[in-house]
Amino acid sequence: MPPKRKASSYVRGGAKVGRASAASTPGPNTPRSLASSSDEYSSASESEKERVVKTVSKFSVDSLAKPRQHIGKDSASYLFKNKDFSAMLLKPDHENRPLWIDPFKARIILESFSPLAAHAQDFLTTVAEPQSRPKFLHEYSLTPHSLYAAVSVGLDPNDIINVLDRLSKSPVPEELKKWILTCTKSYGKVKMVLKHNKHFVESTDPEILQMLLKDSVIGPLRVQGTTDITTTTAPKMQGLVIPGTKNFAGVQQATGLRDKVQPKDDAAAQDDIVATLNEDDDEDEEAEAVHSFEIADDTVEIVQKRCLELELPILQEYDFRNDLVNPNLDIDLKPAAQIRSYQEKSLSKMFGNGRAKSGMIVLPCGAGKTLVGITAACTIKKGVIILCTSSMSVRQWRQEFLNWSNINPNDICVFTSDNKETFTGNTGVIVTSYSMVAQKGKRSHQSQKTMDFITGREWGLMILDEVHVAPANVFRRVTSTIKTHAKLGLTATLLREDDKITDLNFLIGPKLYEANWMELSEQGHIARVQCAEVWCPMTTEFYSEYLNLPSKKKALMWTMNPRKFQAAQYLINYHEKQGDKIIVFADNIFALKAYATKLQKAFIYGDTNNAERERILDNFRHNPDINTLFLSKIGDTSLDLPEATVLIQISSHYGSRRQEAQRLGRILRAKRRNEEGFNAYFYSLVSKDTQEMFYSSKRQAFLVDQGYAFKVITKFDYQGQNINDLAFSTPAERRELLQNILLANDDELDADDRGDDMYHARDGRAQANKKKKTMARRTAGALSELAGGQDMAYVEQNRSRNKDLKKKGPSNPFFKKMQRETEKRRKAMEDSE
Ligand SMILES: Nc1ncnc2c1ncn2[C@@H]1O[C@H](COP(=O)(O)OP(=O)(O)OP(=O)(O)O)[C@@H](O)[C@H]1O
Repeated sequence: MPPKRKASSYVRGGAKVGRASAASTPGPNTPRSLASSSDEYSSASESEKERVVKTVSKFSVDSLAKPRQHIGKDSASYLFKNKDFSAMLLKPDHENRPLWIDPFKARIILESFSPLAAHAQDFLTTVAEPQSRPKFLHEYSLTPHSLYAAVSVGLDPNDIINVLDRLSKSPVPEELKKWILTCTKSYGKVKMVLKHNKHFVESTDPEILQMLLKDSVIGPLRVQGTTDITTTTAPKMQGLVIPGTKNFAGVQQATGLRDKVQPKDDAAAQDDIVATLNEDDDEDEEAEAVHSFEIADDTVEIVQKRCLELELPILQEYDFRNDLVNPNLDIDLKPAAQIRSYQEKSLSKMFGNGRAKSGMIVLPCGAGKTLVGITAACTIKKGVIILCTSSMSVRQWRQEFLNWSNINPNDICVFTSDNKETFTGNTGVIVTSYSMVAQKGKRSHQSQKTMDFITGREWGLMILDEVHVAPANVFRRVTSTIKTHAKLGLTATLLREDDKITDLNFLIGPKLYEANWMELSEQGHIARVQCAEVWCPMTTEFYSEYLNLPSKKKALMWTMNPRKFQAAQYLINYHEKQGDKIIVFADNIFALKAYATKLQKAFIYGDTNNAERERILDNFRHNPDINTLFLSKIGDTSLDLPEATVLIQISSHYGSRRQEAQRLGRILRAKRRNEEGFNAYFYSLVSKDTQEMFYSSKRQAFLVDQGYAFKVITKFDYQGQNINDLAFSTPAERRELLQNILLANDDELDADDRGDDMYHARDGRAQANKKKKTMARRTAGALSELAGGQDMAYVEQNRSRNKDLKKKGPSNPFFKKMQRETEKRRKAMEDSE
């Protein structure tokens, strides 16, 4: 049991009801027989269907404009603004269909309690952006990006519309259909394939290739003396076996729908809908003709850019089985390695047609992205380069390759500031960091030699770990200097506080797969976590100084607040007694050292040398006397410490949602996660009435969208603990602490910028300052809930920062144009109202 608290707490985010207002709730009638109901709809007379379509088209232009007073005012009304959905025509069997579609915003709400939810979720994660996925209602958005990603994994736009229509409670509005078709018209039509070490522009539509050849920029780039257009058959998916999978004969269809187990109840009844979802199976078996022409290696980027201007974004594919020029790497997964279903599914999107598609795979922290990368390497079996964010994770990646695969240790080397190795065989794996590769200016002799080695050869696969971190110019430098056939970006949090994330779609490739955090937690792949925000009042002397200090020292005041210190000390003592292993995060080095030294605990920050880091981590893992570890932000990502079960955050990087999620990730991999009733704990300590509270609610937005509930503990109850036994319990001690802080010189007050985590932009603060109105609304809840005794109630929510960022729009001109078209469509609809 975690410490008991008095009944003064709130919940932010949560499990009961999503941020989308509950349009329907699970009731005893759900589900009704689907066979009869879906038949009912499909056997409706033509005139009936026409009437439905007519009414829906009318609905989409006319009836939505009704003023709000028609709806009546309840707590959810404000969400609908002036739109009245009460005239929405529902299909006769709507109760058994899981989707609500908002035709204006292309927003989709999934009833996740529906027996069809698993199928629908697979489909939706392929075609739409997940926005918020708490327990019962999930919200997705169809966007030009998501449709681009869907088409790139092989989905046909008409199939997208058909499946949406099947799953939707009301017929899909004609306007939305048109928009999907317009958006996808040009996606996935042209591919860049590196075959037999030559670059080909490829398409199944010969007219598109003719058009490109006539283009004044691309035409002259065709390699002279080669055939204008060569026609071959598309590669078949049969025969490709992804290692680590059970009887994984070939690759599943891109929708990923067919591998779902039928729900026990109503299985027969759902056949109809599920059959429709899978009905294009047979078509896939037929070999399609593909047409291509060759271009020179050094013109690849020009062609890519020009195609984008022509609104034909190019997809990159690597036909690795026909790459006879690059030597094969002797690598396979060890027999004991079994990849999990969601890992397999993500890889099936990458290798969907027997080639390797470039793109990004998004899995929660601790869900095993490393093994996904290793399995991709074992599938392609060519030279691999891996880029990580820190030298610590470089070492971890190498170790994981050795743990999971049978690679010869001589074939895998690392390139860091301490180690500049190259492999001696004709191919291998090299693990390095973004900063090593992207470094500008003069290098040491050895470093230059290794860089020449890297840039002087062709790599089969480039794995970009924590792909969200590096700014676009770093990626550009990396991807332009290193020649690679396929790129795989891995991340848990495809978000940034600036809007640069959209650039990755073109620098790496589209998002191929995104898993659901809560689902993986329910399946025991990642730990169940109880999250709490603990409010610590400021002592009078600290608060009066806080009000008068410049902002740099203000942050130190809220971090060093003696009441926060005591709360941290109490939680550490409590959880150590429970046998937990605790990580305490502090961005601020002054605070990190002060806390750790006072409490006599180990700490690691940027200046801790590698040998000492390893020694401390090793002790934390294996020594029963070392149960608490203080970490600066260098531990935010990649650190694999499955022993850790509790996380306490005492200082953080302003409003960064990404950091909050990455930190939570450190305890999601808890070894004990499958123990009966096991919970990991994430405490974020916040000084009351300071700016830190504002940042804290911003930070949680991403996790709230993933379905996590944050209990807000407004009054801390030091159960069974004499407060006088805690640090800084006397006014004299507190005054001394205050003096030390005031005397600290400015250099000591910075966050850990000397760490080797490469992303230091203070964008979180900048963004947070701009948007002041996104504070969370809070409602009282019960304290005992943190113990898991009661269900957590969704009584409070946070406006998502994801949405705020979306409003800023994409930076890529192609998507900008798509966005403009979307806006035009919306405006036209509004005008016609
Ligand atoms: N298929 C699997 N079978 C058994 N263990 C696995 C499997 N996949 C991953 N793991 C284990 O899960 C843990 C987390 O994996 P990993 O470090 O790759 O996570 P991650 O997704 O990269 O997390 P982060 O984003 O936090 O870096 C590791 O201990 C790894 O060995």
